Amino acid sequence: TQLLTLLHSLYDSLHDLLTPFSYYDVPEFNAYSSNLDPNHLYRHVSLYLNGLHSASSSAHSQRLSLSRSPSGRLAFTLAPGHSLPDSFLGHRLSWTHHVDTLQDSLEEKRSFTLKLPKRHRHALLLPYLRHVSSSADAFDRHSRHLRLSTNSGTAWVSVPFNHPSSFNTLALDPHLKRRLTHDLSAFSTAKDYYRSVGRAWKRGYLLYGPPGSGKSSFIAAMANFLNYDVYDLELTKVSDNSELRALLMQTTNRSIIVIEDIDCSLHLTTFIHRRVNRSTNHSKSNVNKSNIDNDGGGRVTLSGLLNFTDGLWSCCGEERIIVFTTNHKDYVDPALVRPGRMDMHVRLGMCGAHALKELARNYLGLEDHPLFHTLESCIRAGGALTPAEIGEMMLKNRGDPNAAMKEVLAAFQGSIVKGGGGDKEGSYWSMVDDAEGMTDGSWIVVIAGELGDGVVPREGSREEEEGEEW
Ligand SMILES: Nc1ncnc2c1ncn2[C@@H]1O[C@H](COP(=O)(O)OP(=O)(O)OP(=O)(O)O)[C@@H](O)[C@H]1O
Repeated sequence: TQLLTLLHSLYDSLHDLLTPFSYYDVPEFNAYSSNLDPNHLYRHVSLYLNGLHSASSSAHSQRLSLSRSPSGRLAFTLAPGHSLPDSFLGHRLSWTHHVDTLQDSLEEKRSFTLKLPKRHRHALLLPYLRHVSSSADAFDRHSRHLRLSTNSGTAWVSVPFNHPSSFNTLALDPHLKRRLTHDLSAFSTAKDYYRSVGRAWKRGYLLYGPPGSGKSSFIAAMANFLNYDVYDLELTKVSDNSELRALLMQTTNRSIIVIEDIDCSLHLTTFIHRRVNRSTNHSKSNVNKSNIDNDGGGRVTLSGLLNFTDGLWSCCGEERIIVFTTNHKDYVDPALVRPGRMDMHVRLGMCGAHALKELARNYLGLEDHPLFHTLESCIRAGGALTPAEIGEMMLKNRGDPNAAMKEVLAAFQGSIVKGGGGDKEGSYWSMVDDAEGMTDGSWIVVIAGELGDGVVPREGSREEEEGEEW
């Protein structure tokens, strides 16, 4: 055996001397980890090759595996034992995919092997791997299959996210849409900016408005616009702050973390008592009585949540959007929504004329209708219906647009007789400094649409300052 080993090593040295190539293996799991930690480079190579094949018809390989995701997208994978050529800085390289079955096991060991010219390996390797990772990142950004996760114990359970809502289907004033999509795009490309000012790369949105005003649809539109996964965090199922931390640490970058009905999810006993005592006129209070009576012991606390949104733990991932929703902004502790935590305050109100026209266009294919004028007068007179209510009527009558419009009109008239939906602000939208006492310059965006012919920041507002931020 000694002679055999010697012959083997002689053969290897001779082969190494004669071959003009160097080979680098990229295993699926980190070689030196006992816990089978995923090797991020493997994922990058996999995405890169997928992107390479999709982008270039000249990137021929002998054989590819094809798969289709639940959302209908095709993915290419290099079939085991096959290679895909590439070029970088004028040099020819190639990747080969290996899949070995482990002895006495059903498990497979996967890896990619990179072949590059030996003489240039030092100059090529690191720049090429950087190029692979950044291309994979870009490919992932626009082609990833989104997932929706919810917490179950200390783990997340996820399903493919196929919500069809988008900023095209959402009935919002066009100017407001532009403002919001600009904000989101600016955020998603601001990695270097956040780093340069020493801030965690995250952005907070507070969405508030009555049930059916489109908060969930808005979140889905954001996820589809940015191609971010959604983590729907059910705070009432989290037993304490350390469980919250464990969950948040498992969330991936490029994601939206949603906490719905934030006012009902936290045990902010003192605060809620104060509010409830003050607002006896809130007959439709959304506050969960058990939260009020409970002393909050052993549960997620406000400081536990703040530690994640703003404290040291806020940096445990990057490119995150945190969204809180509530039906009653008044019940949310100001500490939770101060700037830096919740950067944008978006009010989704009752349906205004702009939103109504968009709904009629989307649901009924109507560009104009004789009843629009009367409907606008109804809205001005205090008629208040949510987009959800109107959408439902239009959906039901989609075969007969006239009947749909008549039903919507009757419902608006009925809501006036009943004294409106109690959301008079919903008949217009504007972007102003928060008029409800937040003099710190955070934005309140009020939507619905009657006056929606432009964004008119109040004098002294921070429209320009915020614009400068990017
Ligand atoms: N602005 C809108 N444009 C288009 N459709 C809308 C809009 N707002 C609501 N809808 C429709 O109304 C329905 C309910 O909306 P959604 O669930 O987003 O409201 P919500 O504010 O999240 O309600 P809740 O507070 O009860 O969760 C959805 O089917 C959605 O398609």
